[in-house]
Amino acid sequence: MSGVVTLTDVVKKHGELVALDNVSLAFPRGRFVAVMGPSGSGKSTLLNCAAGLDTPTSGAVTIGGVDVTRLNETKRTELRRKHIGFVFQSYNLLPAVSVEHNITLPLRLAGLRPDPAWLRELVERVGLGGRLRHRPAELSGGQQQRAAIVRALAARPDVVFADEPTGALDLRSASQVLDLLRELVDDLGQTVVMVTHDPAAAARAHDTLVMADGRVVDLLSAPTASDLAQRLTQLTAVPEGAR
Ligand SMILES: Nc1ncnc2c1ncn2[C@@H]1O[C@H](COP(=O)(O)OP(=O)(O)OP(=O)(O)O)[C@@H](O)[C@H]1O
Repeated sequence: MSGVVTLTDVVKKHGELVALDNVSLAFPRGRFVAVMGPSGSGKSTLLNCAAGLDTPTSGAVTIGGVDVTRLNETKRTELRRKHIGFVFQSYNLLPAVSVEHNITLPLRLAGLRPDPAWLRELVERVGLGGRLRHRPAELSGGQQQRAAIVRALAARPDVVFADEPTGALDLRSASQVLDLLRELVDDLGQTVVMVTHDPAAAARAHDTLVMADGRVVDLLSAPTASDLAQRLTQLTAVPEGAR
């Protein structure tokens, strides 16, 4: 299966509970893919396994062609630092240091040299040129999330995983963040995988993968927010006999 990240027959169990039930898929390079599904359907588990943060019970996960399930923890951390960017709902910026320091920290941890032209392009694109010397608390939530996106992209990762990146934002800031993620894919060829509960957010991606009970039940290309809302309602509807 080709793709920047691939999962083959991935099973993740917590005791008896099957969180991922034999999932095989590929996240293609240069696409923006949303992951949706009811609560408990396995979205975060999928993201964590795909990003090499969690180890599947069985099956293989490759990132940039390397099977991460065969690496020890040190090698996996190294691979994550160089090849994967993360964006979280809560931004996760270090409060005591400047935005600039935050943005370049993962690069330094990975032993990589910052590329000033690339960082300048990213910072200008997200409109934070005048804010680099500020501490995160001096920025709005939307600006903090945009700084977190620059941080995720600083090392030119193979893929960025975003877990509810707009969950803490007001509508306008959320919309700016989604526009930004889409532009990074369309203009700069980045690959983004985003978990979201919001059909309007997922509709800004190219494709949406829908999960239920630990399985991928749909892969929808360019769905509308209303298509997605309807699909999720079907999945969360209580069957008549169970009422
Ligand atoms: N560490 C764990 N120990 C036990 N069960 C777990 C653990 N992590 C996840 N699970 C279970 O695995 C299933 C999938 O969880 P997961 O967090 O991936 O779902 P999700 O779709 O991301 O849910 P939500 O939308 O509520 O965040 C759930 O039933 C959850 O309770």
